[in-house]
Amino acid sequence: MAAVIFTDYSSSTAAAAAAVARLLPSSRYRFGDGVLHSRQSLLLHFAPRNPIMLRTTATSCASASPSVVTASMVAETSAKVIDGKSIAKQIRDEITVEISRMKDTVGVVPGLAVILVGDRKDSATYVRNKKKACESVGINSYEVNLPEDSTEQEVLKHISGFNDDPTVHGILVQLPLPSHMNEQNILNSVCIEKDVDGFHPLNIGRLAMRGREPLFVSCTPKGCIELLHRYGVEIKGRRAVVIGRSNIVGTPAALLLQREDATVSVVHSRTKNPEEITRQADIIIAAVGQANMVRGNWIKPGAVVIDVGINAVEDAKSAKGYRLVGDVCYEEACKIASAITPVPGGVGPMTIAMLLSNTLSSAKRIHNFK
Ligand SMILES: Nc1nc2c(c(=O)[nH]1)N[C@@H](CN(C=O)c1ccc(C(=O)N[C@@H](CCC(=O)O)C(=O)O)cc1)CN2
Repeated sequence: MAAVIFTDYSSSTAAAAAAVARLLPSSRYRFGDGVLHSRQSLLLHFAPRNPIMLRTTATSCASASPSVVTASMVAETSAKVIDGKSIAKQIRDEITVEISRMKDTVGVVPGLAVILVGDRKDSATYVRNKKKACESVGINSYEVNLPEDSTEQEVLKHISGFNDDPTVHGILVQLPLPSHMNEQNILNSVCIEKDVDGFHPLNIGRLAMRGREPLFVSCTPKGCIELLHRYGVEIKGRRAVVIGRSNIVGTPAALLLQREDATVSVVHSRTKNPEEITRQADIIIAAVGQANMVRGNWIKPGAVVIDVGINAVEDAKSAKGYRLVGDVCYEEACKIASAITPVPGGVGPMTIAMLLSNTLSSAKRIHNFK
């Protein structure tokens, strides 16, 4: 049987996997930590247990699986939309000003090197968007495109060249890598001073330790926290639940929330009653890569919901035949939450804005520019 892998580390992976899933109705899913689940077992595992409730068929999430919502959930309140696209634009404008100040003062232009291996369309799109974003703010970008059957040694050779290149202040290897490559070896070889993706174990380790500072924090979780800050969401003392425990989104998001003095729980594929735990949260970050998994009745009224998922679901009405949805059933959640990120246009654009921000910080640190 074909296996479709849903990792919760990467929205692009999830989107691509979901697109494949459309073609493979009897597929199996891998949830976050690499454990395979059938579609049915996932739905059972996450099905609401206490249906005192009204049935609704009025949402697009309902077509994914039958839903039950409480009466309070259908109140006609509507959450504030956390507009990641416009915040990302503001951030790019701020970065543009800083880059021109740096260039005028010390003559340094930040440089970002991106390595893309293979021919995944989604990865190629993200790399293209990163390059465009660099151009828009005045960062020099350097790109290496390697064929799918390249060796790990070839990737390592390019990383080593960029590590030694003084015009390069940030290096990233677009994920996911082809399966024959050892991701750990490759991410470990980026020097931590240029690790603008924040994926190096030393940067993640420092993030986990009190009294230590990572040089970089990975872009998607950093973007989630930035959205909370810019929308004035108080984090200190609040209960937060992160759904998903990947190395590059769930785990760093939980660590960042904890650093901001939230009380944090992590819900994952082996969590019993995930909806009960999630319902206690004032802040939810959903990063599992499972379309519409978080239903309205998982959410405490007034909670703030940050949806990291980008999943393709079949949509005959769309010219492409699919549309993008998050890990949260937006139509239900927006009636219960006080604020929510949309998909698309929420966390996604923040990922690239944070990459630009990390690249600028790196250049400033290397050149001791305040
Ligand atoms: N080396 C890395 N690889 C990957 C990362 C990463 O941060 N570093 N993250 C993802 C992919 N990604 C950036 O690389 C990324 C994903 C999504 C978006 C985005 O803006 N999404 C849009 C929708 C896009 C669409 O229409 O398809 C949105 O949510 O509005 C930006 C960057 C995995 N790999």
